[in-house]
Amino acid sequence: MADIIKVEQLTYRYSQADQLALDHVSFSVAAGEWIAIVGHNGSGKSTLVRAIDGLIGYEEGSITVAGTELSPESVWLVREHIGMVFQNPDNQFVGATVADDVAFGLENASVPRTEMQERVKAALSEVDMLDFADREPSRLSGGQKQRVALAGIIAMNPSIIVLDEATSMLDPHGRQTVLAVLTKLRKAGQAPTIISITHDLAEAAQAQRLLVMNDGKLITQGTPTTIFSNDALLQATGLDEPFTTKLSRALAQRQLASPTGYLTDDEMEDWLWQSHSTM
Ligand SMILES: Nc1ncnc2c1ncn2[C@@H]1O[C@H](COP(=O)(O)OP(=O)(O)OP(=O)(O)O)[C@@H](O)[C@H]1O
Repeated sequence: MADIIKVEQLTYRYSQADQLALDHVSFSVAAGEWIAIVGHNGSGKSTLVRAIDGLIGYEEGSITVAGTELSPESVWLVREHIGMVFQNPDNQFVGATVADDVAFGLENASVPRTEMQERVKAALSEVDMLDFADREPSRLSGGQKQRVALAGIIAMNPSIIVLDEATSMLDPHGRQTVLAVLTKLRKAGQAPTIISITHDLAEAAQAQRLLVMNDGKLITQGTPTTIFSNDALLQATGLDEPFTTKLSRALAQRQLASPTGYLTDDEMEDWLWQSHSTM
């Protein structure tokens, strides 16, 4: 599939910082792909996605989004392709009601009223929040707020959705509901490209490919299975091990049969059931 994002030798230093926040970062993302960016605090993940959305003016390297090279002149064109969801659900609301909030971007784009109402309705039902259309956003739970933020983006129909730690302030249930929306979107016909920055390894494991950042450098990339099976890499980059990897290790230490390679939570559950039933 064609690349929707191409980043080449991207290098950025915040003013007065000694170290580079991004150090010659290069990678591509195929249209419709789901990638997750992982790495310890301060490794450059947020700076990278801010650069792709034209929020910081880098001096070295290039970023091409949907065939357009990012520049001060093209930044608005590039942003039309990208919808960003940020960490704090409370900082993202502008409307008095959920429906007003979802309509905000469409209003700015001067979408006709009837079409706007249809798109708001469709986006809210996509995130399972249609029953909350007339509610005040401030009264919603964290997970519901992030789903409304996602609806605002879905209504604009961008080709790329970026989640910058969008689930990190949510409880496990809220996180699950947001991830379920993303999974549902991907199953629908026109799957958007998803880039998620996350510290949650179970969430990262849902991506097709992980980019691992360390001190401003993209040090490696690969499938979740490859990355999470690489103990030396996890240790060197300060990444936590996924729960299933820890469990496999604990089983092996007790001389019990343990699965080889990384398993998702569901795969581990199946493996445990199968092993248990044959014991
Ligand atoms: N506004 C800023 N001014 C100066 N330095 C900054 C600024 N924002 C980030 N940095 C520095 O740039 C580097 C990369 O930060 P960035 O926020 O991109 O990392 P991150 O991987 O997203 O971290 P986290 O997981 O904590 O969000 C860090 O050294 C950070 O201290």
